[in-house]
Amino acid sequence: MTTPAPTPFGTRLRRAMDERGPLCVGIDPHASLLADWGLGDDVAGLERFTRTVVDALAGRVAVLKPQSAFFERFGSRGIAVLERAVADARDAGALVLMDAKRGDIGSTMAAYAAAYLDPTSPLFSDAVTVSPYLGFGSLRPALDAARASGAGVFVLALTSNPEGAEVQHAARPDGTTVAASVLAHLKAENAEEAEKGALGSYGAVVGATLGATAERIGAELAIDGPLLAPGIGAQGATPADLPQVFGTAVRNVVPSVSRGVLKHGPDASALVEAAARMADDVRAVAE
Ligand SMILES: O=C(O)c1cc(=O)[nH]c(=O)n1[C@@H]1O[C@H](COP(=O)(O)O)[C@@H](O)[C@H]1O
Repeated sequence: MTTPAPTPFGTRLRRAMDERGPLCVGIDPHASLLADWGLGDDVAGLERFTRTVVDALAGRVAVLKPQSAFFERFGSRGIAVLERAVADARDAGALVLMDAKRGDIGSTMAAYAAAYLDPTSPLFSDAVTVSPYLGFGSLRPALDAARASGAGVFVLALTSNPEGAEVQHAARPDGTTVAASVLAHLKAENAEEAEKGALGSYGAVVGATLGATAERIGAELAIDGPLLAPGIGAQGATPADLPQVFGTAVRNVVPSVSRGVLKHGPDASALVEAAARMADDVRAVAE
């Protein structure tokens, strides 16, 4: 008997966005947030913080995005907390986007793919963030692993930080920008699903903070895949900025907020309310 092909990530994401709204909440246990929540800057504090966020939000939001660095800084015990969070969040129905921003030569990328995109790995996630700045082709092992396991990959294109422009806006010999070429590669990866009318599994990260910059690259945002839009809240963007940045691609945008929601903890109902308010604001502009 042959095993049925897994449902592609893009299809699962579209379903989750329709059912729960498109919001992604980041789990970023900054030392300052642990202190604000009255927790120690230690593994016990990390564990309590993470569990509170997962328990409050994994049954409600479409995507949870743990930022790996905040767990790695506690070594193996921090990674154990991350592993548990991934499993619990998925059990509660959230899609987990592992924010690891990996990028390396292809043969090492294959090991990162084994860590995050192989269903037998303890850190297997629904999707992972990766960096294309060793060349888009270096990501091939991750793209292929995602296709095989029904997972997704979000590739940095136009990041939310001001420093990103010096690399991402650079012009290539043919006159197109580096970011536009990343987006074109993603559109090609999504072509097969797009032909079926489905959302692709290969997403781009495009900061909600970009204002008119993204407007200038408008057409390239039509990658037929999801557009993760971080930068809302602490970095200054608001849901009201999304139509200007994304234009007609706004339907495929997954706005991402970390501190803007997390600062409302540790009270679980305050976290739920903050996420719900943000989701309402997003829905109002995305429809
Ligand atoms: O890939 C990301 O998630 C990401 C890309 C980007 O361009 N900008 C960006 O801020 N992020 C991540 O999104 C989160 C933003 O956190 P807040 O500024 O607290 O909402 C952090 O985990 C960042 O690492």
